Amino acid sequence: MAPPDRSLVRLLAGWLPRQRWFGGKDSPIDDLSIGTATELLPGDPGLHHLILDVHQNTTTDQYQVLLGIRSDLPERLRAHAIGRLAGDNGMAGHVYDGAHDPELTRPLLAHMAEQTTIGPLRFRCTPGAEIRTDLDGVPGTAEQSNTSLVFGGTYICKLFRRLSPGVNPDLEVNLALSRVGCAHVPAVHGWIELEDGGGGDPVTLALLSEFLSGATDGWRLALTSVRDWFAQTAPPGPVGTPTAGDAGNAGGDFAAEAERLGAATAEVHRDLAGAFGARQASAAELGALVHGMNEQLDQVGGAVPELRPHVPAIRAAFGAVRTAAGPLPFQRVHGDYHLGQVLRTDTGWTLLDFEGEPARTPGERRALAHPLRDVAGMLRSFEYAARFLLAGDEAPSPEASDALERRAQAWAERNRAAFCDGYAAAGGPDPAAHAALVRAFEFDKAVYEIRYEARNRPSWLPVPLRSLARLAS
Ligand SMILES: Nc1ncnc2c1ncn2[C@@H]1O[C@H](COP(=O)(O)OP(=O)(O)O)[C@@H](O)[C@H]1O
Ligand SMILES: O=P(O)(O)O[C@H]1O[C@H](CO)[C@@H](O[C@H]2O[C@H](CO)[C@@H](O)[C@H](O)[C@H]2O)[C@H](O)[C@H]1O
Repeated sequence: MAPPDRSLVRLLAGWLPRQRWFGGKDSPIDDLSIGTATELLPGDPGLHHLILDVHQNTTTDQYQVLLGIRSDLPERLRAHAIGRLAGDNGMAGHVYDGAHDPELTRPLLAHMAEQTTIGPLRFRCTPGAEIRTDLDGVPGTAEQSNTSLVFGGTYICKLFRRLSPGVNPDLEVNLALSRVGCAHVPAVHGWIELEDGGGGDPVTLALLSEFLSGATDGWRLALTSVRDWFAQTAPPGPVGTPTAGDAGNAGGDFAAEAERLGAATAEVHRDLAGAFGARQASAAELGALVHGMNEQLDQVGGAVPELRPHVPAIRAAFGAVRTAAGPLPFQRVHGDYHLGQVLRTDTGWTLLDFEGEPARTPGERRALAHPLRDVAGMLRSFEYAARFLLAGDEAPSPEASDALERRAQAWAERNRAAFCDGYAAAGGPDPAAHAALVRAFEFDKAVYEIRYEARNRPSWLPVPLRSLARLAS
């Protein structure tokens, strides 16, 4: 049964902009329609899978929603309410974000295990995998752009919220890396896809992977270390040596971990080159790369006035790419590499989320790129972690802030250097030998982040903006 369109559309249009994963907060929704509606579970509670076409300015984006419907909404689900339907089309009750209702998530596993097809939705199981069907999924607590459901500490199912055409690179790359025996990615168990009515590739809707229980993501670990570092007085010693200040600290010095992360990154780059190939970039490709960087700079500069004073320095830095990147081979890379994309398990670092930057086109996400782009992404992330506590709710008084800014800088520099050392020692191109290139990629990433924060988390915008002055110096 199709959900009642008109009243539901009104409710969704009010609810959508308030969601963390909605990537269009920088402009109003001009129009919203339901592209596909598929009933996955009849009854009370019921579950409908919706794909929404959201029109903003000149673009149309597709978002995925699992719509729960109940006659009574229990207290635990009230925070996820979308609204109440009066009963047209024979459907009445409370509608809410069904991803937060464990009773509704269990059928997703059963469908993947059985490789069901329901309407345009195809549920798939990785060849050889046996998916358990007795687990309920609850959303994870990590800071993220999509919604991931954790099933009993066994699986994690990422529901892609803003959809991109074709096979999602996260699925494509994880399957390819598993095939070449890469030690730094979780196993893929299954996925959900939307058949493409137009004869093209199916659209990936969700990815079911092994859940790495007991692991902590790099962002959380780094923030703990920064907090400890802000609380200490002694300067840090060389990488790997304990400092007077970190004795007894829970987070302690992060530099040895940063170095190991650099090494894991180089190993994954080697495996990506093995799985997808690597080759010299042509002059035309280098030109297109620089053109794309300048284009993004113009767009973001147009939308965010605080960026404009830095535009000449950034444009000058981009000029280095054409000459400096030429001699180095291009290959598939992670594409949106930062501390939230890496998990520290008992045995080492695992890399997640090979989706690329959410704001990029599918072609850009799949394009061969320079591996030092990922290095620059992670270097930016060390800056983010160091400065996050200075910009958010925990921001210190202006008097304390100067001293902490210097400490933040020292933390970032130490961990950036350790990461680069680990990367080069494990066989990656030495970032220190390609400083102009890395700086250009860091600028590009900072510009991307300014747009990302403006669209997704406007209160975080000061974090990348503040680092522009430092990068420009
Ligand atoms: N296989 C996994 N095991 C354990 N936790 C995971 C796993 N995959 C993702 N996570 C957690 O979910 C978070 C978000 O995952 P990610 O794939 O980066 O989603 P998004 O693209 O929405 O940001 C990660 O930072 C990590 O904390
Ligand atoms: O959702 P994704 O993980 O694919 O990536 C997007 O969201 C990230 C934030 O969740 C964003 O990363 C930025 O914030 C991080 C801290 O939350 C920081 O570690 C990164 O360095 C910074 O870029 C990422 O840019 C965006 O694509």
